[in-house]
Order: sequence, then C-alpha cells, then structure tokens
Amino acid sequence: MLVIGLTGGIASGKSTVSRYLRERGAVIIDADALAKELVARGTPAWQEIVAFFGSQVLDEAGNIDRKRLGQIIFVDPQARTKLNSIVHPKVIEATKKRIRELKDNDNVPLIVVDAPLLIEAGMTDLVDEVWVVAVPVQEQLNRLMFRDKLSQEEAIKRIHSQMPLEEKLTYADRIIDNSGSVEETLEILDALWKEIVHDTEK
Ligand SMILES: CC(C)(COP(=O)(O)OP(=O)(O)OC[C@H]1O[C@@H](n2cnc3c(N)ncnc32)[C@H](O)[C@@H]1O)[C@@H](O)C(=O)NCCC(=O)NCCS
Ligand SMILES: Nc1ncnc2c1ncn2[C@@H]1O[C@H](COP(=O)(O)OP(=O)(O)OP(=O)(O)O)[C@@H](O)[C@H]1O
Repeated sequence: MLVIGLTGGIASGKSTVSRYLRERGAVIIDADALAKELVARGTPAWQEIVAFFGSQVLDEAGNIDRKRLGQIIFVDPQARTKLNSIVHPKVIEATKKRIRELKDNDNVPLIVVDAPLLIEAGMTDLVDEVWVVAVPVQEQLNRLMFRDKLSQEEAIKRIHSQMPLEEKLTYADRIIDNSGSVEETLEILDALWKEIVHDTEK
C-alpha cells in the first residue's frame, strides 16, 4: 500500500489537494489535526507549552489560544523551535501509529499524510513518496493574506517561518503545480490518480 506525504508551504493548496484525494477514496492523515488533538487541555504537550510560554497562551477555558500562540511563534524563531520540539515528536508517533492501523486495512487504496512540515519535522521516512504542492511565492502571499485576513508583513513572516519552496522541491518525488485555477489542478490530480491507482493494481 502506497503512503504519500503531501506537503507544501502555508496556503499552497494542500487542503484543496487532499480534499480531492479523499473524494477519490484515499484516507488522509491530517498532521495539523493530530497536532491540535495532541495539545488539548491537560495533555502532556499542553503542560509543556504552558510551562514554557505561560498562561498568556491560554484562553479563559484553559485551552491553547491558537491565534495567540501563532502570533508568538511565527515571529520568534526560538519560540517556534521550542513549540516544534514539544509537538513534532508526538505528531510523528501518532502518524506512525495511524499508518500501521491503516496498512492492516485492505480496503484503503492510498494513504496520504497531509503535513505542512513533513520535511522540516523529519517525517519523510514515514512515507513512500513526497508530493510537494507548488505555487509562486507572490501567489502564495496573495492567497494567504486573503484567506487568513493577514497584513502583507504578517503573511511574509509566516511564509519565512517555513523551508523555502526551492529547498522543498529537492525532496519531491512529484510536484503538484497549483499556480493555475483549481479546475486545472484537479485535472492534474485526475491524471495522477489514474496513474497511481493503475500502478498499485499491477
Ligand atoms: C502555531 C499554531 C498554534 C497556529 O494555529 P492555527 O490554528 O492558527 O493554524 P493551523 O494549525 O491551522 O496552521 C496553519 C498553518 O501554519 C503553518 N504552521 C503551523 N505550525 C507551524 C510551525 N511550527 N512552523 C511553521 N509553520 C507552521 C502550517 O502551514 C499550517 O498549515 C499551530 O499551527 C501549532 O500548534 N503549530 C505547531 C504544530 C505543528 O507543527 N503542526 C504541523 C504539523 S506537521
Ligand atoms: N488553484 C487555486 N486558485 C486560487 N485559489 C486557490 C487555489 N488553490 C487553493 N486556493 C485558495 O488558496 C487558499 C489556500 O489553500 P489551502 O487552504 O488549500 O492551502 P493549504 O496548503 O492547505 O494551507 P495551510 O498550510 O494553511 O494548511 C484557500 O483560500 C484556497 O481556497
């Protein structure tokens, strides 16, 4: 069973790609969602985050205030490294476990690990192929500012908090060009799906 690691910069279009693959029958492991579960109130990761960042990153109910934490880690590399060191090992373990469970299920045609930091977090060993969703940085910036209602300065900081696209591309087994319309990307994926499912049935 093929395990694909789907990655790409912030707002490059990973969710758009993974939604299509899910509709075709792939099972998606969403690393952002796993990370969210792993920092739920009272968990060991939550405790470590509160110990380091203080209660300024909690909302009134004691949950992590993601907006607040984001405002810190996207501008402060040391804080980001610390958060990553708390969360990433746990995301890796949870992803490994989920892949093992899914591999025991014969009905799953394709497993997709949707992880924005697949390469940065050292998760490429968990997957058979790395797919990188690519958009020119100016287009990425426009889409990010529009989607998350960020200023240009805030959006640039977020983009710069990740590995540059050119470096990500050196890890890519396949590059998914999402610079055109969504319809064009879906056509690319359609062809890719036929090729992959055909290959795995051989
Ligand atoms: C920083 C946090 C609090 C922001 O939460 P928020 O709900 O606003 O955003 P969300 O989780 O949807 O992430 C949006 C995007 O930001 C980027 N991003 C998230 N965390 C990071 C990070 N540590 N470094 C660089 N980019 C990141 C990703 O492209 C992601 O898709 C949250 O993303 C977080 O806890 N990040 C650390 C966990 C992580 O590394 N997740 C990715 C697993 S591969
Ligand atoms: N081909 C496209 N043309 C125009 N807009 C697009 C295209 N693909 C995606 N978008 C839009 O760009 C934004 C970012 O896309 P998406 O949310 O899929 O990115 P992502 O990589 O999953 O983001 P994140 O890293 O934050 O998880 C969304 O508002 C989406 O609707």
